[in-house]
This record gives sequence, C-alpha cells and structure tokens, in this order.
Amino acid sequence: MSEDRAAAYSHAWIAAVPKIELHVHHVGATSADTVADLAARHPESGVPTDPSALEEFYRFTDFDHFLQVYAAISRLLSTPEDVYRLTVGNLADLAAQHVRYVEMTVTPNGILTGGVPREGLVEALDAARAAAARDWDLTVNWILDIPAFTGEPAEVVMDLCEQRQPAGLVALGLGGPETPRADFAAYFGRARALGLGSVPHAGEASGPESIRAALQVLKADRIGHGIRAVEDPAVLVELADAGVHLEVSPTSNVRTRVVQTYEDHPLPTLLAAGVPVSINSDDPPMFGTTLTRELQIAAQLVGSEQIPRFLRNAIGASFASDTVKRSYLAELADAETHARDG
Ligand SMILES: O=c1[nH]cnc2c1ncn2[C@@H]1O[C@H](CO)[C@@H](O)[C@H]1O
Repeated sequence: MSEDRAAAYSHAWIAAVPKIELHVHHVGATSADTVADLAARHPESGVPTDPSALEEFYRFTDFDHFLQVYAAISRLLSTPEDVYRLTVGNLADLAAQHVRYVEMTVTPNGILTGGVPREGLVEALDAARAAAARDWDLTVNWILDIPAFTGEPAEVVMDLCEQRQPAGLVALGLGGPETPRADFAAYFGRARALGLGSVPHAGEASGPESIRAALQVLKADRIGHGIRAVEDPAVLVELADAGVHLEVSPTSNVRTRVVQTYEDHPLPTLLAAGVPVSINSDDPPMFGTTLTRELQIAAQLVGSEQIPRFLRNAIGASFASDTVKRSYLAELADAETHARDG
C-alpha cells in the first residue's frame, strides 16, 4: 500500500466519523464468534467451531471458493432466533463503528434452505431493524438479492418484494456468480414497477460487459463492485455520464482475488474518470476487515481528503428518507469542522 499522504483526516478521525454502509451482506457480516457458535450446533456442516480456525477457512482460492464458503455459513441458520441473534449482532458491530444508516443485503434463498420458515425470517429482520433504531439510532433498510446460480428459484425473492417484506425493503440485488446480467431483466423490471431500486453486482468476477448489461438492461441505480469498468473506457464514460454509483470494497476484491494487491486496485482510475463511488465492507469478518478499515485503506490509496466525499456520495446514492439524509449531512459537516478546528 502506498504511504499515507499528508493526511487531511487522520485514521482516528475516520474511526470516529459517522458513517454510511451501502454494500454489506447479512450472513457475510457475522462475527467469527457467532459463526463458531452456530457451527458447534451443526457439526455436519464442516464449518470450524473454533474462531481461530475460521481464519484459515476464510482463505479463499478464488471467487467461486468464496461463494461455496458463504453458502455453507448461510445453511447454519436453522431458526428465526438464529436469524435474529445474528442480525442484531451484525447491526451492533456497525453501530459501534458509528454507522448511522445501512442498506444490508439479505439472501432469502440461502437462509430458507437451512429450514428457517419465511415468516420467521421476515419477523426476525423486522425485530432486528426496530432494535437498531431504538437502541443505537441506526437506520436499517434492506436489499433482497437473487443469487445468480443456474436454477436457483428467484420467485421466493420476488414474492417477498411483492409483499414489501421485510419492513424497510428498498431494492432488489443480484449476487453470487456473475452469470449474464441480462438473464434477470424480467425480475428487475417487476421490482422497478413495485418502486424498488435496482442494485445488481456486476464487474466484479466478470468484465465490463456485465456492467453495461446492468446499466442498460437492469437499469441499475447503483452497481455492486463494478470495478472492472476500468477495462473499458467507454463503460467508464457511461457510468460517469449517467452518474451511476459504484459500491467499492477494496479488501473484498483482494481477498477473492479479483485484484492481486491493494496497489493494483482500480479505485484511483475510477475517481479520475469521475465515476461516483462509495467505500463499503461487503463481508467484513470473512475478509478480515471492517468498514472503518476499508475507509482507512481508501484514504491510503487516494488520499484521506476523499473520505467525506465518499460518505456524501453514499448517502446521496442511498434509498434513505430525506430526513435521514439531511440529518446525516449535518452530522458529517460538523465532523469536518471539528477536524479543521482541532
Ligand atoms: O462479493 C460478493 N459478490 C457476490 N455475491 C456475494 C458477495 N458477497 C456475498 N455474496 C452473496 O453470495 C450469495 C450466494 O449465495 C449471493 O446472493 C450474495 O448475497
């Protein structure tokens, strides 16, 4: 990693600043201790029951290997209480980093496969969301995603979208393997007709053509990752002109081996091209990181003076209410003033 530039904002300031998280996967945000506890109840799962052994389990050989591990952890959830405990724990970890607003991506398929009933899943998410608002002043909205595995049933996800469940559902996502994005056109058309946002992953494991399809066919409001836009200057221009925002997670890209090292990360090129970007944590414990650390890494890659801009981009590209947006922007402006004062 390049050495820190004359830091406008210190690592301590970044740790303390109020934050926004737009790209974090529900099960992928689970602490090692919670995963180990769940695994102890499912010895057949092959997931380590010792938190320190999880570190090795989380060493991914490539993106597909990462997806297999993710699926194994999702299947550990077997009751609504499991889902509630896991979700509240994950939201507490965000609140402790001064996250004020999160859009968390839930993959219903992975959890229902483990035997959690659909109503139980929805109730657990509703209760966790209410607890976060009450106990930590953390506003939570949800994105439901379709895992793009061949043959995976998407109607489960669409049914929940139609019922507007869970409370605070704001958008439809598309995760898992990067099969052609255009195959999912009908689902995203239905979601948009329901007033939901379109936030597919693209340009992570596959090239810039997936970003073009996400833009043109899925009418993406934002794109998960999208970093491989740098392989096609025309796609960079398309993103910048349309003002479509990329949710960038540097450590995720290094750990799934989409990018070889931090120095190779395309973040500086995206900024130079005028593409709006935010910094996110993706699956933080699985990648040995946190949102705070991702922002500190971004500061080292492109200069800490960019951090307030990333946070403003994030709230601007979010599906938060105007009230939440206004109150966050005031808090952020305050934090900037204090950095200058002191
Ligand atoms: O970085 C990521 N890229 C793509 N999918 C991801 C990522 N992190 C977690 N998932 C999750 O993997 C599921 C497969 O069961 C996806 O649906 C997605 O939510």
